[in-house]
Amino acid sequence: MSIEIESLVYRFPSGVTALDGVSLSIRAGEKVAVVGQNGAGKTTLVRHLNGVIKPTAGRVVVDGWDTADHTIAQLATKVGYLFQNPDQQLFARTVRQDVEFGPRNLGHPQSRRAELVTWALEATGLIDRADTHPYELSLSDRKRAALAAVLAMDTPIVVLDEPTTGQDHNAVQNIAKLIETFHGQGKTVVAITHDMDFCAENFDRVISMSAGRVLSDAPPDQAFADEEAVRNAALESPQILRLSQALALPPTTSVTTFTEYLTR
Ligand SMILES: Nc1ncnc2c1ncn2[C@@H]1O[C@H](COP(=O)(O)OP(=O)(O)OP(=O)(O)O)[C@@H](O)[C@H]1O
Repeated sequence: MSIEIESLVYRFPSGVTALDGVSLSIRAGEKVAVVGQNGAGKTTLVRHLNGVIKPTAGRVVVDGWDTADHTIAQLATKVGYLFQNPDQQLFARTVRQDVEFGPRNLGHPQSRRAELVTWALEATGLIDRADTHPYELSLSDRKRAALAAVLAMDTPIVVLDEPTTGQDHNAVQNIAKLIETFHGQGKTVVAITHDMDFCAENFDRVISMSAGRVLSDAPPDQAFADEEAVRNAALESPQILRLSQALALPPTTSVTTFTEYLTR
């Protein structure tokens, strides 16, 4: 499912202009990372995708639906959204109930619901905590419970706001695997991340933002090769790129390509 964002402007009631003319086209099945310093407008941008925020000016069109003309409930059939803060997302008395909420609301039949809930809990490593109250979980486990709730919705578009924050190495690897699974299923993935290694290794396209605008939009190799854009967005280059540069190898953000260069 594709996403079209046309000249998007968003101004908060306080008068802050968080988005100042963003135009983007995201094709079905793309894996897109949105990066940039704090306050660049990343969250405000992706919140338009599930209709939580409506444009002040311009248009956001998700699979042919102008979000201004559709409710959050309608858009939830197409877009699953992981909040940056899991406590804004979890509200039920058990993890299982939280994970079941989405597929129930989307009207999936009981058998399909059970299948989705079990899959999501297993995929996030929370199957043994299914009957726990979310607030008895650590923050990182609550983040994974919120992710499980998004997975169980089985939407064609998945939006993740900082999915790896507070997660240990294994959990980050697990999220990377999930993104690959989504990709294999033809889903579109849009993720905000501050982790440039995670960004370089798991996404096809990097959209870098600053002050409510898109600074650059390119595959990771190109995005990080643009030193001015990296500096303007206050980003740090991925370690693998810095290592390839330090070893005077052709610059790359891909571990696989880096290894090929080393063994040549
Ligand atoms: N509820 C709000 N009311 C007023 N201004 C807001 C509100 N939320 C965000 N802003 C402002 O809008 C701008 C963009 O914020 P946004 O949260 O979209 O940035 P971000 O790139 O996601 O930052 P971060 O990486 O810190 O999450 C910032 O100037 C921010 O202070």
